[in-house]
Amino acid sequence: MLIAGFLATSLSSYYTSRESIRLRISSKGLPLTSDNIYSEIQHDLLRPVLIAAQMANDTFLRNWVLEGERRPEQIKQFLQEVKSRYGAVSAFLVSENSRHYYYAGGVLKDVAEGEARDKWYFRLRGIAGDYETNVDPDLANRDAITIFINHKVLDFKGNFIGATGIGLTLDAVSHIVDNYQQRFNRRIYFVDRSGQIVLASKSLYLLRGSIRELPGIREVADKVMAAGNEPEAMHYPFRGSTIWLNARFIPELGWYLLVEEDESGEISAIRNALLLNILISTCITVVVLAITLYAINRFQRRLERLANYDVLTGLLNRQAFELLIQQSINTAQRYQRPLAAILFDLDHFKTINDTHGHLVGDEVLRQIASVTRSVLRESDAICRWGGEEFLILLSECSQAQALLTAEKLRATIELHDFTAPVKLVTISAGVVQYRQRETAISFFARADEALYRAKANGRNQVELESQPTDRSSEPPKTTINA
Ligand SMILES: Nc1nc2c(ncn2[C@@H]2O[C@H](COP(=O)(O)OP(=O)(O)OP(=O)(O)O)[C@@H](O)[C@H]2O)c(=O)[nH]1
Repeated sequence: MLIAGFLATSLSSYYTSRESIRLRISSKGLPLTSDNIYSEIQHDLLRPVLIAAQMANDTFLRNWVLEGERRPEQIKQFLQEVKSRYGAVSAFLVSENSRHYYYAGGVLKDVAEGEARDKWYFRLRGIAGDYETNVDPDLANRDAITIFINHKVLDFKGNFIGATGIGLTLDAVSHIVDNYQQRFNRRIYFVDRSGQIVLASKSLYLLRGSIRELPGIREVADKVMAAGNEPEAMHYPFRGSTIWLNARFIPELGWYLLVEEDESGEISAIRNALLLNILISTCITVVVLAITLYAINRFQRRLERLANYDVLTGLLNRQAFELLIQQSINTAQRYQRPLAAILFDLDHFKTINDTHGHLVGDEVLRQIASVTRSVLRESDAICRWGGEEFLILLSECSQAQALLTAEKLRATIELHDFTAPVKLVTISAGVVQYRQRETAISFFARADEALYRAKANGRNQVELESQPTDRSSEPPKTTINA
């Protein structure tokens, strides 16, 4: 019950904590991170968009194109200035009229419709908006992967006359995303409208391709692509854990921002706490059980002692002894082994009580018990049979040996130096040998009869049982003096 109780408490707190962690990640942590990143993006990544817009609306640039692109060093200088003023890796202008591609170094090349590298230009011409963000190798910059902000240039009547903008190295931008990732401690990356991963932090360099094909996230790819400007919460299973994902569309970039958190980090902490709880609970249960068992055993032993032993002398009491007698008789019968008994009684004990009081009488009884123990063998059983009457059972003992033992006991007690004020205590004893097939009652009745004769003959002596008559197997007509 203890273990079940501990387990129920630990498990329920584990599941409650897990739910609250999930709730915190999905409804607070990730949306908050997404909001923060979005506002920082506006500052960090949308700035180039503004620059590109300013370039496209620049009167000098537009007039220069409209006036036939004369004196190319003027546009070269303009693009150089933009580049150095805003820290961009490249600044460019493409004229619709000449198809020249100008950069800070002059004319780089001409754009051509069938050229794969120039697809962006012809795509830009067809889009509804004013600009698009594009990741491509930059010819003007040793083909370094670059994020371009490509902005349409329109004449004063709104006709398309070219494209301008700037490029930022992906490296520089991934640093920005790396910075977000470190600060927010979550996986942050961007995918374009087709689901292609376009930008991820350096630590996520393995994250490549389309989210529609990557294991795990492909299950929610459609949901990601359906996300609007507001953060959309979702999750997917990945390598035995659950990944919580927050996706939102960033219209200024035309990309989706994805913020992810693997719950296993936090869950493993509470799982460890659960294991620790179970361990502590088990230890507590074991200790409590051990203490309880120890207390019960002690109590049981005390009860057994009280039930089997005489409180005053510490000898076996009559109930316990009766069981023992039956076992001894059974053994003696089955193996035909000798068994003897000595029944002894203190002489004139009433006088001791009457003269010195019961407490002195009690002490005498205690000392009698201890002297008797010292005279007998370990294997002999002693019992306080009645008030001042004691019974000894001697296994493997003949009548002659029992007689010697009884005599030795009588003499030892007579010589024993009892504590003052009692000087002398004597005993009378009856000795009997067990007869085959005889009952315990008969056995002790004969011992009682022998004791009676010892008393009758003047006390302080040992009497043997009377010799059997013709009907010797019959018990004498005496009862046990309890
Ligand atoms: N102090 C004490 N006295 C006990 C106890 N049990 C029995 N007695 C007393 O033992 C005495 C036995 O007296 P009797 O049966 O007359 O025997 P006795 O005085 O020894 O005389 P004989 O046996 O004939 O020699 C009684 O006074 C009982 O009260 C006990 O546990 N403590």
